[in-house]
Amino acid sequence: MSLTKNPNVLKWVDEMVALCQPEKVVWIDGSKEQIDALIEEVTSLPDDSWDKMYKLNPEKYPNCLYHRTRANDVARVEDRTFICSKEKKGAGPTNNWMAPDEMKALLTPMYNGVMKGRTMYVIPYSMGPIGSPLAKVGVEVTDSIYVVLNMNIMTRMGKQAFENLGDTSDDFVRGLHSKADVDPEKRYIVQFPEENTIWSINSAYGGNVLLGKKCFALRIASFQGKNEAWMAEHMLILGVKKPNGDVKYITAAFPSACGKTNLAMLIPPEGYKKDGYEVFTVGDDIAWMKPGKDGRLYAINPENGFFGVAPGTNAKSNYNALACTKNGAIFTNVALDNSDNTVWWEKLNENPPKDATEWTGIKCDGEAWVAEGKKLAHPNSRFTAPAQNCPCISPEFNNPEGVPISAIIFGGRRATTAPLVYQSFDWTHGTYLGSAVSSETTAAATGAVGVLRHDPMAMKPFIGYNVGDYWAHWLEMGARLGSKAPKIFNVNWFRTDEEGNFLWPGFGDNMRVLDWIIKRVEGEVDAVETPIGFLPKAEDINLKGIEDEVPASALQKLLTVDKEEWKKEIAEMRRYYDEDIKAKGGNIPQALYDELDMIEANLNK
Ligand SMILES: Nc1nc2c(ncn2[C@@H]2O[C@H](COP(=O)(O)OP(=O)(O)OP(=O)(O)O)[C@@H](O)[C@H]2O)c(=O)[nH]1
Ligand SMILES: O=C([O-])CC(=O)C(=O)O
Ligand SMILES: [Mn+2]
Repeated sequence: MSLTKNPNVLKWVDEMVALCQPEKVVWIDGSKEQIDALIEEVTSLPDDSWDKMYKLNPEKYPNCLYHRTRANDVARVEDRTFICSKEKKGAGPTNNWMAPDEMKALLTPMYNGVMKGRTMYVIPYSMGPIGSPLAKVGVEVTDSIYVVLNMNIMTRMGKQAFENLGDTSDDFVRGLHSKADVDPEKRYIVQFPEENTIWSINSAYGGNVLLGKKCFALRIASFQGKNEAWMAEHMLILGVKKPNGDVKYITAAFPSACGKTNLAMLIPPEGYKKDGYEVFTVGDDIAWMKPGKDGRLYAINPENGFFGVAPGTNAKSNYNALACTKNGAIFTNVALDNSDNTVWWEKLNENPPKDATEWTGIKCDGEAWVAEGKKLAHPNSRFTAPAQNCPCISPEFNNPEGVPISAIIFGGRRATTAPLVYQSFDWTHGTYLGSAVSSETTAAATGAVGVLRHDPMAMKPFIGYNVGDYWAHWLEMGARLGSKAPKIFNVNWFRTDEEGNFLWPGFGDNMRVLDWIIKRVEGEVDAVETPIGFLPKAEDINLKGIEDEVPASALQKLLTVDKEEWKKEIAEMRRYYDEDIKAKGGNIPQALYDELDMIEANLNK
């Protein structure tokens, strides 16, 4: 039975049914009974079914499920992701583009009858708290129970979303997903920004099929934000409660698998805890931000759960993320410990399970497997966990108005050049810093790992329109916010010494950098003006408790701006602007070229 009278929804679902020709249509109301029945169905499938999910040990992982995807379907596929705006210029130089009609002509035959003999699930969901003025509704149709169960964690899913949409509105994002044959040669992740529409086919991996996440909340939403004067960003949101009770909210944009979830759930070092500092998580991946009535920038997390990288997550590196996974979570492409039907991944602990199933499904002696240098879990294996499980979830998590942002941080994975932290001279320079984010690639997308690439605002794979216009939008938002704009910073947790060891301990100790950032926001410390921005005075980075790990010489390296390295960096940025963006159809705002000139002049002084 359909859950809404909204004729726009009904008409679109009818069209999708006519196209995909499912045997059955099930509207997802979000009730516990319905979810439980789907869990029974999907866990009862035979072991050789690719849709199969497994229940984990109910004592150790109550209500948790386990799933494996095909080995060729484990990450986002940027070369098969398209922005189909009417004009090629609309997609700009950072996106693949095809004309909407051409793309539809290509994909329609693939969708035609694709759900014959299958069930189509119609999933209404809200991105953002129900009733929030910043929230938006989406409807995803899919032939995958795995998608339904993940969307149930990642979004506010079910009838409530239709209530929010109302009976007449046409303002919802239409998402069509079919796993089809999961054929990588026919895999397409397609956004039609002008039509609020997403088509995804031949994948069953989260980032490609949970259409509320990257497809809607970043690619489509960034386009909406440009037109509606708000911002959709690949940012975590956290709150730092100071000893006086005041909470400062910060967002941070790092490329995929560069530490957003970890920073969002940071546990302050002992000394900070003793002094009364606390950190609260509002979001770990996506922020929607809009100026509030008081003129400040407010952020909501449009998601309702975390889709986190499993490897590396442990009680020491991220206690809170681990705690999130202990009830009602879904694990994808991690390894199984068959002795007690639990999960394992690299660095969960030092003891790989003897009786293991590695992520592609091979039963093995996990100790021997690891001893041979092989991985038991895929490097991009993930947990899907309800936000409410998080021990440090912010009391403002469901606040429909969002939280006021004091600082915005950019960062990437840089072995050299970029200092631990520095502050931009102003918003325009901060926008330049965002445009200049570059990072060594990770396993979150297919392709080589460890290659330095430009990833402006950590949004390269997610900007749903022309990157030049996106930068212009950033500048416009700054002009609108004026003196109330958040301060902009850049961080780098990943600088290494000559032997390739990280110079900075990272994780909880990143609190020490947040501390400096907050002191700058509050005007409590001055800074060293360098050609690239304001750097901390060494004595203003609190190293109490880590003096051995970070001797003065290491801190000095972390805070070094090497002029020769930076001249190369600036030359590369000019090449990037000129060749990769401007020559390929991106309108770079003059103000950003002016920033380049300014920094270059500073370096040559
Ligand atoms: N050295 C170091 N590694 C870190 C730090 N924070 C996170 N990492 C590592 O970076 C990897 C990814 O971290 P996440 O926090 O999951 O990254 P993310 O940005 O949330 O990733 P997406 O979900 O793909 O957007 C993990 O292997 C972490 O162990 C840090 O401060 N220092
Ligand atoms: O989208 C995904 O698959 C996971 C994610 O957060 C990212 O890659 O940034
Ligand atoms: Mn992400």
